[in-house]
This record gives sequence, structure tokens and C-alpha cells, in this order.
Amino acid sequence: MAGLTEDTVLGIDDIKEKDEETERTSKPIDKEVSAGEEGGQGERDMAPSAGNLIHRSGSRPQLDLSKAAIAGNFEERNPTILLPNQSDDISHLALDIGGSLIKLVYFSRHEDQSISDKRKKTVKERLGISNCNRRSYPILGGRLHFVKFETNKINDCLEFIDSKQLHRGDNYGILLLIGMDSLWHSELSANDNAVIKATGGGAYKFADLFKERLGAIRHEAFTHKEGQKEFVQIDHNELFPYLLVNIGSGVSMIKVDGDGKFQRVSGTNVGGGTYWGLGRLLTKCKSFDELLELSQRGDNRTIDMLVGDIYGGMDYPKIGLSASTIASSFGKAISENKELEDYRPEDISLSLLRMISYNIGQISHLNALRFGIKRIFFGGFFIRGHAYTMDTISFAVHFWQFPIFRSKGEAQAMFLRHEGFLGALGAFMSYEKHGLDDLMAHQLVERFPMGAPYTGGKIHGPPLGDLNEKASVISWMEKFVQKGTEITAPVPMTPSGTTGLGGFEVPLSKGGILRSDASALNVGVLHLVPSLEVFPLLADPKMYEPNTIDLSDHGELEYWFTVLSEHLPDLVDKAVASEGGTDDAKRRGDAFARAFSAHLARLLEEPAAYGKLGLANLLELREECLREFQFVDAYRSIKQRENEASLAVLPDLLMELDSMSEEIRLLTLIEGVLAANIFDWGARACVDLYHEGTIIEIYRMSRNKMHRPWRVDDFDVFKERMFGSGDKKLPPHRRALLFVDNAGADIVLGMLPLARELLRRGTEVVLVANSLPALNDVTAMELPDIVAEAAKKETDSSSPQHCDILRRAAEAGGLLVDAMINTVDSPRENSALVPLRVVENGCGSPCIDLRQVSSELAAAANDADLIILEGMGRSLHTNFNARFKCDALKLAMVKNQRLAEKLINGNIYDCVCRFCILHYKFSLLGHCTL
Ligand SMILES: CC(C)(COP(=O)(O)O)[C@@H](O)C(=O)NCCC(=O)O
Ligand SMILES: [Mn+2]
Repeated sequence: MAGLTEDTVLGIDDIKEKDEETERTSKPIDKEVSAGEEGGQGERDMAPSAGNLIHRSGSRPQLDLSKAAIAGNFEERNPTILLPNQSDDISHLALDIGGSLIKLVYFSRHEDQSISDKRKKTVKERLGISNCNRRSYPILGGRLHFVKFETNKINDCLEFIDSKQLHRGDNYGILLLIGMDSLWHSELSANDNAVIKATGGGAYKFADLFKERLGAIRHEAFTHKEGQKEFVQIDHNELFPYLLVNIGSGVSMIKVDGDGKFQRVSGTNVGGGTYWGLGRLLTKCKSFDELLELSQRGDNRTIDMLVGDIYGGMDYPKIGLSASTIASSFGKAISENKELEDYRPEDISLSLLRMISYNIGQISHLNALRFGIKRIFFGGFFIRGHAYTMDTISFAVHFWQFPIFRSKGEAQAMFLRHEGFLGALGAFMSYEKHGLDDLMAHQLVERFPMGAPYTGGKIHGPPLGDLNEKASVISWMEKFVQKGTEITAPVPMTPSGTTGLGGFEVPLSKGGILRSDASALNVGVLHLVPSLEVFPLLADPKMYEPNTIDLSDHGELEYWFTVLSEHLPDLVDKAVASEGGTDDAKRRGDAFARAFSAHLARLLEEPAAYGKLGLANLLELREECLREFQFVDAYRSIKQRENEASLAVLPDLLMELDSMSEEIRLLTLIEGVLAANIFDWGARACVDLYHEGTIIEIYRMSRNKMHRPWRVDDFDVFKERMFGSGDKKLPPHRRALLFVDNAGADIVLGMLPLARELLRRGTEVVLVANSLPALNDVTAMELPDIVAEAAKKETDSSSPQHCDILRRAAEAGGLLVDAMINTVDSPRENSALVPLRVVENGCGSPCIDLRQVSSELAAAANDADLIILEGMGRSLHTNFNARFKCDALKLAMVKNQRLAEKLINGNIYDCVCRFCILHYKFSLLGHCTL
């Protein structure tokens, strides 16, 4: 499989990363191979997928590649791939075969019941929740894979398709897109077998893609100036019109006015082909990348005629040109008595690159001006994610907007992270039957697995040259471990420098090292999760930004990277121990540490490498990386231990609480939540603290220090909302969503007693917990048992007068399935029978991005009028500034000195009780500290 570059693989809805890993091995699936033969470490998890596929697919369609060949030359206008022996239907695959690269996008759907589905079912069954927001077309949870091949290795591509069995499926056709510039398009059902027609036309393809709203995907579009990417979130309603400039061998410019409304308005024959063709002749470079890399070391002053050359080194201010403006590309060569050999190839390459980029930039700018267009999207083979090229084009577009050239309304030069795959994606999405027509940004989760390099990709670390070099029984994990020693942090780009020309005439970005195409694209695996939704209670979803800390501040970035790096050895120890400390676990732990360090190094070098970077993304990446190396729950035993210890003292706490007046009790409860939030295994300071005492000792110490006023203290407003003031009273909240944080004392001694209080007041409570483990956070799976235990303890306690609020509410909410508790002696309190429920939040991170939550949570939010966000991750790192359509209480102990200083001008262990109340007619309650 030489020549394969798999930038990224994909996944949907998949907690079941194992499928992904199996796929990544990308060994040809031999019908003789059975599940058990996958072998190697991780066999238990990795084998079934391939095995299942084979068992399942016995009667499924096959792509018969025997005698397959491109008919004619692929530069031809209408090339086809002949599959003379094909007899079955094929599906889920689209290719864009360009002059130099074949881009392939394929979709894999989880046909097996995934772990997550099973869990969802369990939680849903327990809750009796049905998902009424189901889409009407077939579920499309799955993954979009992006793979590239060199065009002259079409056979590798076909082999790849065969090895992955991509052609299996229903009755779709394969759509092949061939050629850079042609504007034709055809599609044949594979029912016609024998021939699969090819189609092409970069411009058309782009338009098709945009039609499908990919442009609205988060962190997809960005500007690139002076080496800096800036992501721009484009509202689909504001997307049109735009100019699409596809720089292939030649250049096409398409004006896109709306869904399906586009027209080719211009173009130029001076494009990527010109750069590569002329460059090859003039420099003897062997590849496009080599030529581009040369340009980065070039100095175009030796060849280009500059304004200063004409005006004696002076600017020409009258018309707004500075001395370093290029007056004539290659113009100096006419006046000097030099031969080609007398010029440095580096300088030639740079002059050529500037000449062509500036020309494209100028024509694009003029066309944008002609039609009053504000955005120009650049894509195509010429760009390929190269920072330097993007900078040059941006510079060129913006140059024409400087002083005297500037006209009304500046056009922005924009680029796209998936641009290398747009053609194939556009083709893929044009299959109506995929049901992707109303795909929304929030249903796509992009992940950056480490496995990709080991199937040939180049996101990080060394690729394995030949996937089959170690026989087909070896897994990508094995390869990772074997190759682990070779992993080095990516070489940092030298800081942005100038060519020494100064002024606005040259782009600043000029890295010392040119990133390879594959790594520069930074394309992750797009997980399509149709069940994700935007949290309906966000006041302004469009303006919502989950992250509080801005990591574009380099000081912040370095600080948090150091924190995470220092935490790594401890985390690896926990992770390895959680898997029994076996040799396999140790190897995986080692591989995880390397992989996560490589991610950190990559991001430190280029923070925008994976899209806009916030602290929440970093913390999530760590969890994803653990999962990729098959660490299911690193803190499992710690969580269990802390749950048990806390449950043991819960009855006494409840008794104490019940002896208090309502008002004192409310304060004590909030203090309790804040105090118990100290149990955070993700914070260095807290982990150090745990060496100094037992859980209960630490809890007591934390509790005793919990004096008001807290650093952020809206308790009085909250209290007023709960109890009213004087004779003014508000009804209790209808439904409260409690976003819970950690296991152990945090949930048992903090949030559960608070939930109980709300229930007692007649407020229905929904505990919102993680779908997947993250640090020591409690998960939705774990909560029903904890609640059951807590309810049991209540009635088991020596004082039967303690009401059984939790138990009855949990029963009403479907959390307790049987009459596990004898209720005969327990007196019923006068509270209404409101349910206590649990829903999963749809994420597996210590933070929460409310643009992507589970459909269950979105459904539960419908009737909610109070949300309580608890913990640093959910209420400080993220959502600290989020505004909601209902009352919102944010509770957290700040367990990091720097964050305390930055965010609340305070100190470590200070607390936040931030309450934002909706405007009730009630004047006293009409404010909050926000
Ligand atoms: C990961 C966390 C956000 C979890 O905090 P929690 O949400 O559990 O309160 C927090 O532990 C954290 O920010 N840790 C890194 C900083 C540190 O070690 O101080
Ligand atoms: Mn936590």
C-alpha cells in the first residue's frame, strides 16, 4: 500500500473506538481471516470489527477490482475507471481524482450496536425517555474518512478501497471525480457494473459542497495573516454571496449566490500548474513541495524589479508604493548579464510564487469588487494547507485594499481546513440517500486520533511506510508501540520572520520548515453524531463561546501546557493501574504519554492546528487520547472508593441538614457543594492535598473553611429567589438541571443533598452527567447506583423521621426499578411527587460545550427553569460567561492559583457562587452580578 496517505480517519458517535482502530490497521480483509486472528495486543477489543464485517458481509456486494484500470489517460476530459468484472452494487464512497492527488472520502456507519448505544439504551430505559427528535431518515451515525493517494498510484487507491471493503453497501454508485478544470459531472449506478464513470471540475465541486453548508462548520473557515490563523464562524444565512477561487493547475473563480446558485465568473490560466511547470524547468526541482520549500529560503529582490530599484531606493509615495513593492516580477533579470545558473533556485521559486499568488490575489480581488463580494474562499491543489502560500495570497488580496487601491468594503481572503477534500466531500454529500442534506455543524465532532500516522498519515510522528510490512496480524497499536521511540515532537517552525523587505509588500510568514501537505491540513476524523443538539436554554447560541480562557495569549498557552505535561506521569500511573498494571497496560500507558505529548508539542507549535484552541479542547483531547489507547476509565477505583466513603457519612449529613431551618439549610447546602468540589483529581494542588488526610478529613477541613462572603457571592439573590422577600414569594422552580461534576464527596455530599432539597420544595430534578468518563467525574452510567445507595442509606439510618425524598423521587424518575427499599416505616413528607432523573450530557470531558449536547439533555431542558453548573470545568473553564434563558447558578471551588487570580482576582480555594436570575416582575430579584 505504498503511497497511501491517510490524513485522518473517521468516526461517528463512537465510543467504540475499537472499530476505528481496526479500520486503521487497514490491512486487506481476507475472507479467511476470522475474528480471533487479528492477534496482538488489544486483540480482545480489536478483533470483532473485522470479524463481524466478514461474517456480516457474506451476501453483501463486492467490488471486483480484477482488471480494473483507468480508461485512457487521466488528463483526458472524460476518463472512466473500468471494472470489467464488477457484479455487485457499491456504496458510500466518493473520490476526487486530481492531476496529482486522489482525494477519497468515505463514510462508515456503525452497524454494530456500539457501547455507547448500549449505554444510552440502559440509561434511557431507566428513565423511560424516548427520543422524540429522531430524524426521519435512516440514522447516519458514522465517520467520514479522508484519505489521499498520489494519482499515479491509482492501484493503491483501488487496493485500499478493496481492503476496507468500502464498496460494500446498498445501491449507490461510486462517484469518481477526475480532472482539475473540467466542468462536467456524471454519475452512473454501479448496477451498470463494468464501468464507473468519472467526473470532475474543481469549481463545480466546491460549489456543490458549499451548497451543502460545509462552510458553516465550526473552525472550518479561517483567515491567514502574518502566519496567524483566525477562525471565522460563518452563519449560513450570511454566507452568500461569496467568491470561490479554486487554484488547481489553472484557476477558476465562481460566484456563489445561494444554495445551488453559482456561476463561473472568471479564471486565469496562470495557476498552480504554471508555478510547478515553470518552477520545475527553472530550478530542476523534483516535486511541488520541494519547489515550495525552496521558496521559503528565497529572496526575490535578486530577480524582481522593485519600486526602489526604479526610484533610487526610495518609496514612491505619490501613488502609495513603497520601495519594496514588486514593480515587475522577474524584471531584474532583463537588465543583468546573468544566466539561469547565476540565480539561486530559492530566489527563482520565491519570485515565481509571488508572481502567481499576487496575480491570483489581484484577479480575485477585482472580481470580488466587481460583484460587491465580501468573502473569497481559496482552495485547490496550490494551497494544500501551506501556511506560506496562504499568507502570500492573503497578502496579495489585502495589498489591493491598501490606501489608494482601497475601495469600499474589503474582501476577506478565507481558507478552509478541509479544502483538500472539498471535491470528494461535495461528491459524497450529493448522495441524497445519505440524508446529509440537513447536516448541522453541531452534529459533527472532529477528533484527532494518533492511530492515523500508523496507517500512513502524517499528523504526528513517523508514518509506517508499508502497512503490510509486518504481516497483516499486527494492529496499529502494536505499530505505535514499536515506533514509539521514533516519535519526536514536531519540529517547531521558526517564528514568523520577514524577508527583510519590510512594509506591506511581503507577507510576514516565512517558516524555516515547510510542513508536509498532510500535516499542514490538520484534518481530523469527522464524527457524525446526529443525536447532538445545541442546548436549547442558551440565551444566544450564535454568540456563545464555551471557553473562558483565551489560549491565543501565548503566556496562557504555555502555562496550561506545562500544567498538563506535569500532570502526565501521574495520569499514566492511574491509567495503567486502572487496567490492572499489566505489561500491556504499561505499554499502552507509555504510548498514550508519547501520543499526548506529541499533540501538546504540535499545538504549542501551532495552536490553531486542530481548529480554534481553548482549554476545554485540550482537556478533552487528553480524554480522547486515553480512550484511543483503550483506557476506559483511569479513575474508576478512586471514584468507587470515594463514593463508598461518602455514602457512609451521608445519613449523618442529611440528619444534620434536616435539623436546620430552611434558610440556614440552604446556605449549608451551597457551602457543602463548594466544599465537596475540592475532590478533583485533575488539579495538582488537590492531588497533593490528598496525601495529607482521608476523604472525610479533607472534606471536613474544606467545609470548615467555607465562610462567606465567597469571592463571587450571589447567594443572597439565590436565597431570595428561593424563599422570596417579605410577603413576595415566587413559586418553586419547575425543573432544575444539575450539571454534576466529580464522583465521591462532590456528588454524594454536595450535589445530592442539594438535589434533595429542590425535590423537597417540589422542583423536579434532572442530574446531568458525563456520557463518558473524564478524570474523576461521575458518569450518567454510575449515577443510578449512587442514587440507589443514597436512597437506601436514608431509610437505613437510625432516624426513620428522615424522609425518603430521594428514594421516592428516584422511583418516580425510573431510577430505582424495584422496591429495593422497605418503605413501610418511612413517613411520607408532604412534598409533591416530583421525579429525580439522570440524563447524559453527550460528552466525555471535564468541561462542557453547550453547542453539542445529547438529545436527551436537550429534551430535558425544554421544561427547565433553573440550571446549576457545578465544578471548575463546567462553570469556570467553560460557561463562566454563558448566559441562559432561565435562572442559572454556577458553583465551583477554584483549585488553581493562576485561574483564581485571572478570573476572580482571588486565590486558590476561593469559591464562586454566581447566580443569574431571569427578570421576574419582582424588583428585588431583578439583578445579578453579571
Ligand atoms: C480539569 C479540571 C477542570 C477539573 O476540575 P473540576 O471540574 O472537577 O472542578 C481542573 O482540575 C483543572 O483545571 N486542572 C488543571 C489545573 C491544575 O492542575 O491546577
Ligand atoms: Mn471534575
